Amino acid sequence: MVSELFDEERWEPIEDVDRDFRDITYHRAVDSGTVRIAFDRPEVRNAFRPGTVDELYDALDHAKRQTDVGCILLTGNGPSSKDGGWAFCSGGDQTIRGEDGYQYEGDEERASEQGRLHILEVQRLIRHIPKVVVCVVPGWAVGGGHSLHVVCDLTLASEEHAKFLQTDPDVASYDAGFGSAYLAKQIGQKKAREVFFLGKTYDAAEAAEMGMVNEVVPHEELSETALEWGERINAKSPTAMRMLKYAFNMTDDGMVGQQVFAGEATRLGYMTDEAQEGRDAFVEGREPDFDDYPWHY
Ligand SMILES: CC(C)(COP(=O)(O)OP(=O)(O)OC[C@H]1O[C@@H](n2cnc3c(N)ncnc32)[C@H](O)[C@@H]1OP(=O)(O)O)[C@@H](O)C(=O)NCCC(=O)NCCSC(=O)CCC(=O)c1ccccc1C(=O)O
Repeated sequence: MVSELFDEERWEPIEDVDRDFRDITYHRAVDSGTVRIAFDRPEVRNAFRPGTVDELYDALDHAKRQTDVGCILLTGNGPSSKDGGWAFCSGGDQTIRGEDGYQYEGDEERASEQGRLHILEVQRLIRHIPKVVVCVVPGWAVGGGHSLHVVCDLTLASEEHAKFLQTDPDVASYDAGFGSAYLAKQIGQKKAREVFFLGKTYDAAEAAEMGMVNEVVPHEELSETALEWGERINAKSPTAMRMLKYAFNMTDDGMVGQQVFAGEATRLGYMTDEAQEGRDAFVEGREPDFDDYPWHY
């Protein structure tokens, strides 16, 4: 069983990925352009180790390149067979944290590598991926797991089991990027400081009230609702959705935000006859003739 909330008939495993997954599962909806990527370490509340982060990055990167996929659901499998507890993700696995980051334990070939903090690379991929990423929270979202939910485009939470908690300063960690500063953009400075400085636990209703969760649904309806969101998203114009995501990002992302948005504007420009005339003229060794193309106003 993938997860108690996983309906085998609605999903198929993705076959054309060039690797095996140990710490995540990766599926595609049978009837829509939605993929589901799930942490699969429920016994440790879906804490991530370096290998988990590599797998997550690779699955997201694969999803990014699927031109018929518009929505990515990021979630956690469960419940834990040990105690029945549910989690989206409890952040970095503290048992393998070394002096310079998280260590590749249990992987002889990589054990000598430096410690990693590359969950931040995953955050940036989620931020820039030209699709809508929905965080589906069936239980705890804690530490680096909380930061992941913050950086996703939308968050859907289980009414009964979702819990939101920032423990970063308890374990002397600090996500000083999206996890904190971007959170403040979502819920306001006072609340974001409360999340980190007081370390309270919030249930799904409180998190929705604060503005960091979009919708709360009964636990049993979580997967079905997530699939419905995927269908709504996939019914929309891919170009419009991509440009909107980058427009929302741009005001907070500085020159990188401008670069990402501008790159997509360039792609749209390349698609015009006018741009193709510029290319053709160079390739054919002649002066370009732009007379047919107006100076739009
Ligand atoms: C998540 C809890 C609140 C859940 O509590 P509870 O339901 O009572 O369950 P427990 O009995 O505590 O846990 C069950 C079981 O899971 C193990 N476990 C839970 N979380 C972790 C974890 N993070 N690492 C390792 N193991 C974990 C727990 O030990 C139990 O095991 P047993 O063998 O059954 O006893 C609670 O568990 C909790 O508070 N967990 C710790 C949360 C935490 O502090 N996470 C780390 C925060 S720091 C971080 O995530 C850094 C991430 C990062 O890489 C980063 C780097 C640089 C900049 C930014 C970041 C970033 O934050 O993203």
